[in-house]
Amino acid sequence: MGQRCMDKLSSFLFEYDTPRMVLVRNKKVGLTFRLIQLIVLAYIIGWVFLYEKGYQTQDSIVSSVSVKLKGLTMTNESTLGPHIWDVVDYVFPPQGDSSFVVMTNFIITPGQKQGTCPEVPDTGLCSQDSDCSKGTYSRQGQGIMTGKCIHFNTSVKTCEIFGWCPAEVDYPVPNPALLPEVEKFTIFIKNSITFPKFKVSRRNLVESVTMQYLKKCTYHKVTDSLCPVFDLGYLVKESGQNFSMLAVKGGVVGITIDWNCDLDWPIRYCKPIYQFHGLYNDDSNVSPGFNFRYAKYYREDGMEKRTLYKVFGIRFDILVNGKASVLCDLILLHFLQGRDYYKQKKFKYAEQEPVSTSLGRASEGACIQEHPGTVLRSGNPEPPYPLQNKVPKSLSENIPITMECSMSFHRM
Ligand SMILES: Nc1ncnc2c1ncn2[C@@H]1O[C@H](COP(=O)(O)OP(=O)(O)OP(=O)(O)O)[C@@H](O)[C@H]1O
Repeated sequence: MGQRCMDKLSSFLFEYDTPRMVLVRNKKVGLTFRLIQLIVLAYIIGWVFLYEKGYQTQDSIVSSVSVKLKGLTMTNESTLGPHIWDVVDYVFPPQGDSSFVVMTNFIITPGQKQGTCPEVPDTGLCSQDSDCSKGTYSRQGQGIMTGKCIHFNTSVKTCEIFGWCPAEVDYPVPNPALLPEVEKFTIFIKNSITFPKFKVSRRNLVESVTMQYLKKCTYHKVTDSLCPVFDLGYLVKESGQNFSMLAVKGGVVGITIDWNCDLDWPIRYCKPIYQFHGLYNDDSNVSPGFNFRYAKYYREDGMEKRTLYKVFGIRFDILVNGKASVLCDLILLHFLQGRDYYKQKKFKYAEQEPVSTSLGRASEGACIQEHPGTVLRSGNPEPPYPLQNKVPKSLSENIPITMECSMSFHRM
């Protein structure tokens, strides 16, 4: 028992184990191993290096967008009579944000004033006063119920309300849309971007967009892909939607501006790419299209009145995406004029303590990292940079870099 303990203790204290490599000569195993290596290599070179440009440093975008519309149209419907619509009338909000609505259709309720009137049948049908609970309002109602059930017309009775009267009747929706000419309107998009890390700013009015060109051009994805003036009908078509259907109940179009700039090339090659996306599902019967209400207020006979509009329109959402990349250390450290200065700034020298072991002695000198993954071994006949005692003061600063040491051992 005592002897066994001693044996265990001596093997624990005096034995050293080291892994042994077994070389297997087998076609299947060998080829599979090489194939896996090849796949990993292809992934690194193809995806990480060439596609993702992993050797480059990247920055994301800061952007601002403004729009301006132009176009005129005329309507001649029963409520308004002959009426001209310009940009101030049909764009919401008028200041030209990156999300805006262009009116294509509307339902108008003129001359509303505060008072009592019958609710519309859609929401307020009743047969007796007890059906209308006084002082409450129904979820879709347009006013507070007075508790009376009155005639909406000769055949239908609805609850009386106190609200903006007469109540709005928002059916049927005019079809075809009342402002079909909107298709010919033009949108001017101004977009400024900055890559803060690289201090690079750019506008979508690139070098080829001169004042003369801007006054005449219209965007076309092949012939005029940099013109920032877009035909509204063209945008809708390119988004895969039908304008006349969209115009009736409204819809949404997404405009994306992509800036993917490789700043290794001159800045003029950094150009926007426009794309259009239909975000309207015309198959759906549940809340189809896009609409909202707004009112124009006025005073008549000392009384406040309003004209209520239910507006159907195309909502445009402009989204700007982008990233910029530049070759990082490769250029900085090897090609720029001030490369020696940058090298001095980037690397920190550490003096190697002489180390003695029973196996050998580490050669003297510093462990220097030239670049992640590239290690200059100590004993390099020509160190690329001066050693510690010659290092300028700036290099003695504590620069946070990772050190990777590789020592060569000489047998004593
Ligand atoms: N929606 C648009 N469609 C076509 N051209 C446009 C549109 N918006 C602006 N432009 C034209 O682009 C140019 C630059 O517009 P910008 O708004 O900078 O100038 P502006 O003189 O204030 O324009 P304007 O007074 O004509 O609205 C002008 O010639 C302008 O007429």
